[in-house]
Amino acid sequence: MADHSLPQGSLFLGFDSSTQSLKATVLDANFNIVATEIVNFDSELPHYKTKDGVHRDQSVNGRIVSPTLMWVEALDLVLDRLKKSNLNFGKIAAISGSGQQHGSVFWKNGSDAILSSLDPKKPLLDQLGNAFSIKESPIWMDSSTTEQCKDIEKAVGGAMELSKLTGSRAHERFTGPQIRRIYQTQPEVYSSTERISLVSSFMASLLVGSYASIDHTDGAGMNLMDIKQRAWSKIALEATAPGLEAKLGKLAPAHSVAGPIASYFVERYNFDKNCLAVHWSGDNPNSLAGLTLNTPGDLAISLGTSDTVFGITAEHNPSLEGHVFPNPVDTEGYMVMLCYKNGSLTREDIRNRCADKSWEVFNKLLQLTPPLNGGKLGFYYKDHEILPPLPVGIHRYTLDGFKGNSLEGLKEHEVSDFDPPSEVRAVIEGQLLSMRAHAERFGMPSPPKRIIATGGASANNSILSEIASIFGSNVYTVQRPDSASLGAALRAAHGWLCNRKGSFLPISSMYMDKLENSSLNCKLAVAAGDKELVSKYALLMKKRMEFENTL
Ligand SMILES: O=C(CO)[C@@H](O)[C@H](O)CF
Repeated sequence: MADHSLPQGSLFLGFDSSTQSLKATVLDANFNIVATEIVNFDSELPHYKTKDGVHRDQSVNGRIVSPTLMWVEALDLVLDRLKKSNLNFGKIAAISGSGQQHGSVFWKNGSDAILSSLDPKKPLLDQLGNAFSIKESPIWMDSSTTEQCKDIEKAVGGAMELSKLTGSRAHERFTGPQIRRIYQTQPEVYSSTERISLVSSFMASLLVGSYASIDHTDGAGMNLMDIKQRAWSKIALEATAPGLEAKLGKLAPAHSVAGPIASYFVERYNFDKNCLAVHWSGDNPNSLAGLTLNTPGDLAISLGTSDTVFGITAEHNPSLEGHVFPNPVDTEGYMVMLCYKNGSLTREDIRNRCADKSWEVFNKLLQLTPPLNGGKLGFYYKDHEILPPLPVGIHRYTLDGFKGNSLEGLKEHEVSDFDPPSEVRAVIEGQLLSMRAHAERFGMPSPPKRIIATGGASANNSILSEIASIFGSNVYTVQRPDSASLGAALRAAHGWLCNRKGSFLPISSMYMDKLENSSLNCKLAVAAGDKELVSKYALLMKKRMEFENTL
């Protein structure tokens, strides 16, 4: 039997560079968490003046960006904190990471020379201040590229053709439309850029001291990669901007090694010079790895700054909704995903407005209001929504006398507000009903065999109970809500093993015998809701979709 074991005593470091923070998780060879760190951008790097990790550019409709150097400084800070925690960097056999998907970094001409000659006596921040042709990176919350989406879809033969080719129709947040917008509106930036990275490959580039490849999985979030060939699509590249392939560099499988860690980190933090940097990938793909999602009937729900629903599948079935990415830990399979922009920030707004800015009060109100909310349905779009693609706005409807038995003969009204307790329930039920409806329409398992919840709000048992009632499935959680950095550490170990073996190794063969007693173990949090209630929610879901189609 091939040796799938990891050297005892070795450590694996995973990062998650997300919208609001940079997190780190260190796993030992038995996949137990031995160290974690976090830098919250707003509170710990206040000089960048971000709110929720971003800058909303009021001068351009829908433009949302993040300071690139903030991510650099956060990496300095997290590594310094891990050093102060006496983490033995010399034991770290491999590193990998997770980056918010679709975000882009524009490296100025000549920056590869800066990257390859970093001075270990200085922080990264002091040396990269002049490395980027734009100081603020477009990120996944941006919705300013509708025209560019139309251009790219038109050039390839339409939305469905683009979905067949790349795994998704064009989306405003996807990197291809973002690059096209910069090419069109800031041509001098585009011409002075020698490399365009995703957030994932950007952070990997820092670790290897040269431009790291974009991986096949995160690369599928760009509307630029042929998902079957796992290669750049010439027609999509040409529809985006001239000479783009040279600026993107080569793609690579997510499990492959980007390179040995750069000497900068060996000398500054005493990493072992043989420590391997495994390609980074997107945050949701890393969560899929961290949740050890390997059964097609399972569904993950991630409740974070974005809310996502994702699972695995053997085939790529093109659709106009949702996204298909190559599975980062299975070279044959795919990941399917739905994404919502109005996640935790929208829930926080309603907590602040209706529940005294307190989650305790929020949960109380959720518990005190009846399932089905007396037929009250709300759509809460603090930001331009991705699914469905709808502008900022709030819409509320009542179904008079709805008890869940029938929709016949009910009077429905659009109203201007709900009482605070009903508003709290409406924002939770509304998002979950939408997830169930779009997941079923996207061909995801219905009902799911298991739901594994992750992300900040997965620590809220009141919300988990609503998931169980609306989907009719048992809801599981993992030890910690930040499954993306956990998944990145797991992928670091996986990449290390594949590298030693010299070929791909199914990730499950690495952890199957250790799962039970490791930090990867999923535990039942809430049992499935009662079947009658699940079918009543199906009626309310049907009505919600009818209203959604009128917005
Ligand atoms: O746009 C998304 C996925 O398509 C979001 O989940 C981002 O990855 C969040 F960082």
